[in-house]
Amino acid sequence: MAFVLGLLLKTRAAGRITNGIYLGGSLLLTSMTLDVWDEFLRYPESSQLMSWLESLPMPIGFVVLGLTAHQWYHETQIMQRQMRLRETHLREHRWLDPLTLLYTKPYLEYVLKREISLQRATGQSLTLVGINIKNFDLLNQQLGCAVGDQLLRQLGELLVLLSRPDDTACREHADRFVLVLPHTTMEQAEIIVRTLLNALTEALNKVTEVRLEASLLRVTEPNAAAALRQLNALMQQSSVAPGKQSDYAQLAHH
Ligand SMILES: Nc1nc2c(ncn2[C@@H]2O[C@H](COP(=O)(O)OP(=O)(O)OP(=O)(O)O)[C@@H](O)[C@H]2O)c(=O)[nH]1
Repeated sequence: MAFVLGLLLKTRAAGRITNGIYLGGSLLLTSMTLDVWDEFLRYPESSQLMSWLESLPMPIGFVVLGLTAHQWYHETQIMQRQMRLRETHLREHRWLDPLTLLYTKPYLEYVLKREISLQRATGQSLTLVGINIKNFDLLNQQLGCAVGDQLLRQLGELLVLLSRPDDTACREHADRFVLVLPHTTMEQAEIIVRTLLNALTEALNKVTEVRLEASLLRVTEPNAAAALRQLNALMQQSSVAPGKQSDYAQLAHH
């Protein structure tokens, strides 16, 4: 039982379900251990405590494990649905970056083209966000490419986790990531990006200290390539004040 618990905890990510398995399993383990001890040790007839300690954790453990299994089932269903969706979109292998498992630039261009057409038809706002790790080259040199890779991978996972269902997260190039935020105004995007940068920096700083910079662009260009060129030009500047312009902004966090 302890071995099974250990294996489960090693393979599962930390979270509510893992805690549930750990708690339920530990309660069962306690009951079983006391039951085995019972065969070798004699408790005083008058002491009810050991008998309670032996029998009570078992039903509670089963209830906790039952509830956890229910949540686990739902989690698996959501993940399977997400995998199916991804698979449908990703039949084209070049659309998926092997390191971060985010979409690549060709897919970004495809999505952006579609969103620009929709924006022109509906008149809704469309915002692009470029996220860059500052001095990533130096980080690679100082800590090694393996740490650099780990950082990119983690950033990719967090971007997927923290984006809204309609957003698209891509690794555009090296340490540059782009988010496509449909029907989102610049003001809304700024709120989203500030929260995102906080969360990303907090998580990534557990690996190593990083400085992230985000550039926001309200898409006004009629084609995807021109919009991406505009975003790239914005990402190369570092002195654009946040919120000073209505069409673009730059936010930094470290
Ligand atoms: N570890 C790792 N490094 C990569 C990968 N792809 C590109 N790089 C490195 O990323 C670095 C990007 O360098 P730059 O574009 O100069 O970025 P930077 O150092 O962050 O510069 P600023 O953005 O101006 O601060 C280069 O050293 C590339 O070798 C990768 O998949 N893994």
